[in-house]
Amino acid sequence: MPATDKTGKSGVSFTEQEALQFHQQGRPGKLEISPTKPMATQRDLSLAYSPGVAVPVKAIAEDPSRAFDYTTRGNLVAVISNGTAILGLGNLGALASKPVMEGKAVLFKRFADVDSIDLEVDTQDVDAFINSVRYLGPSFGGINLEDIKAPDCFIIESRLRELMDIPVFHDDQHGTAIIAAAGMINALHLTGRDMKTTKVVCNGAGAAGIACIELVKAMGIPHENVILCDTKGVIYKGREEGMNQWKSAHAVETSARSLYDALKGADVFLGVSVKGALTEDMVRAMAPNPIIFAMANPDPEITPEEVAAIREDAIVATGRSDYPNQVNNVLGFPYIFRGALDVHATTINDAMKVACAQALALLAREEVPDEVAAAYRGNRPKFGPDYIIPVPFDPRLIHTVPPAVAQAAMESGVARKPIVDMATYRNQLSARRDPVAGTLQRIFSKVRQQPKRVVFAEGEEEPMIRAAASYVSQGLGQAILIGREDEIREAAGTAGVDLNRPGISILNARLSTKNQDYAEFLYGRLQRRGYLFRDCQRLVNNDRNYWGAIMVARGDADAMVTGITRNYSVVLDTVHNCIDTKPGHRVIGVSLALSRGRTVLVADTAVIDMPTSEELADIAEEAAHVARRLGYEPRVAMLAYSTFGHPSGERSERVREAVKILDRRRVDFEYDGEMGADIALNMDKMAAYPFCRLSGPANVLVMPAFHSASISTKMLQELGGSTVIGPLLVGLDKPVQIVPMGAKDSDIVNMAAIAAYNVT
Ligand SMILES: NC(=O)C1=CN([C@@H]2O[C@H](COP(=O)(O)OP(=O)(O)OC[C@H]3O[C@@H](n4cnc5c(N)ncnc54)[C@H](OP(=O)(O)O)[C@@H]3O)[C@@H](O)[C@H]2O)C=CC1
Ligand SMILES: CC(=O)C(=O)O
Ligand SMILES: [Mg+2]
Repeated sequence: MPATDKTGKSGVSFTEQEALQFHQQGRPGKLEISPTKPMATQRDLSLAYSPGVAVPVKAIAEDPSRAFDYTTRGNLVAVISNGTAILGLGNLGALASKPVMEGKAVLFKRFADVDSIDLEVDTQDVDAFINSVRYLGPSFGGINLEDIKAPDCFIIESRLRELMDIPVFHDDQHGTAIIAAAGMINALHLTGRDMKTTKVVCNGAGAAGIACIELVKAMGIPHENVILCDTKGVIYKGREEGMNQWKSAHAVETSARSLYDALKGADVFLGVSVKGALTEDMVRAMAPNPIIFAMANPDPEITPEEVAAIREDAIVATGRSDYPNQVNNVLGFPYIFRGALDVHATTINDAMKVACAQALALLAREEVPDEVAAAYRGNRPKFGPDYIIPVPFDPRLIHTVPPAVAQAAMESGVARKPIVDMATYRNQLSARRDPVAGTLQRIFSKVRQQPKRVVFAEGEEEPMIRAAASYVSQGLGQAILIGREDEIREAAGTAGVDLNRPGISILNARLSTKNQDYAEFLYGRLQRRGYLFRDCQRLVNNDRNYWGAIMVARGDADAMVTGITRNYSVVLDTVHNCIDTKPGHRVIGVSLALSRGRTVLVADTAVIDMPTSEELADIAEEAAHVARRLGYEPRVAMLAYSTFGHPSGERSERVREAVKILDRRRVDFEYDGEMGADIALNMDKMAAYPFCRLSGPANVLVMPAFHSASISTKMLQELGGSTVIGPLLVGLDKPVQIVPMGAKDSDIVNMAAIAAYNVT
């Protein structure tokens, strides 16, 4: 099933119900606040609150710059709106803007590790708004104004910039202008145009429109070559209706009065207005190889499909993530603030904006890594008409854009804390990336290239139904829900999932014509293990995990995901009754623990209770293989309570022996041990053992026994705040993944994709 159509639109889709559920499920909304210091003991309380807190209070009173050391200020940005121009939806008020502002706040965190909180200010009075924000400076390192209508936004931003000594940045103005400028630099380059002769028409003379044309003029496009339009048409010299000082500054002498007139022979269309504002006739009227940036959200002025139907020579960009060339301020604001915060900038000035636009434009011309291919619907993008701007999931953005912004801040004299060592800064930035997304993106991308049929065995359960729908809508393949059709449809109705879409099927084992065949298959495997034929018939008819596993074993499906209603070990026994171990492999569980920029694989977290030395060596090989499948070069630590012989003991002896076995097997990956987890993960501690053969901190931890593996990963998750994915079941001849009981639909989709990808 193709995941993209000819315009490159991804197969990702969702219903309104799904969008509401996404926001509602679990804790309503998209973010929460969690403490960074322990709050467990009386001492913690004394330090965090009274009396200990008085010490940093006095230090900050003496030297305000210490607030960056002792409080969240240095990494905290407020996203502030009054909801007067929510995306392209109009003035829907402060409260309705909250989902967008929460969204911006989480994007700050996700892409640039900037902590952020949304503040919705319920006033449309400019002075009242300014007064609400101006006194908040001590709380934040920066203010990101969002979705405030023009011309109020111009007054608000410029007053707050005067009143506050931290960066105040209206994202819809400058964020949009920066990204549009970056895309335009590249689109002009690709079409061989010169700034001096390029004719631009901008539709929308609000926050985004005015800022976009100011920046393109600053880049070298002559004033008279730019025509600005609004709801009244062309803004020409002498027009009086619907004008303000910001529009007047861009009025030109022209006989054009409508957008259509203005676009005759134009090279570039910048749309920051509303859905559908650009018609097919207008596109036809543009110059050869036109550049069309239809940036209105959530729906563009014209869709890429509509343009493609009229002419093939256009470069088209939209503000959306489901088309190629996403010109959206998400590419800018997280990284601009990252750079600004890291140098304690007093403001975000033009030099920093231009540096950001140039860094983005240049990055798009470089070869892209796997993660970008993953985010780009599986096709590796190459600089050209369908790839003029990096994608938001590009992992290089975090170490490319903030250094450029920080450097510009230092050179233009607004950095209060210059960066001394840029190379180290870049490395620190890379470590801020969220590794979960990268790993999953890669897996999702590979699956999208070869979509798979996945059995969602517990088909009557709501999370499974939601996961199946999401699996299909993400272009990962077909989903087969096992269960009674009436029950599934009723549960789907309650869950708000539309099952009448291609790619989802329902299969009731009792009604299937394969019933007899599957029972015979199972009987063939279990007859010498105490099972009668009728036992097998009953299992096939009644146990959906048997049915699903046999489907996979028999090639009627490619993979299976299950587990939300049964214990792991019970399901594993079922699966193993139907599917063999892959020749040359061993069935084990590998968990991925992801924490603070680091991914570590832990094994065996699911199967072998107390492994022998031989089995530990097998586990190491299996886990190293999985690490490679997931894109990591394995460095395996064989863990124990002792390190290289001290303290000695029988249990560590088993691990030492496993290392010798790996020596004898001449495996092709780095390994060493036995060692403690602290030595394995901390290079400073590892330095005490200069003979250790690991070239860096371990990324595969082989635990001495199942109990230590299981206990440590669960503790990491509950106490350490790590994300733990898995255990991934590896070593089976056919891929099956078992989720923990009670898993959420998003976890199930991840495991379904991992099953489809087949890590063995
Ligand atoms: N892709 C991206 O990153 C971004 C996209 N945008 C999108 O840009 C659009 C505008 O946002 P913003 O500038 O903040 O909003 P504003 O409210 O500040 O400005 C809207 C402007 O659009 C004009 N307009 C509305 N309808 C039409 C129409 N049919 N034809 C011509 N002009 C029209 C208005 O004209 P008038 O002055 O006559 O009322 C006004 O000038 C939104 O759709 C928003 O989603 C915004 C920021 C970032
Ligand atoms: C992307 C954005 O900020 C907007 O559409 O308003
Ligand atoms: Mg906006």
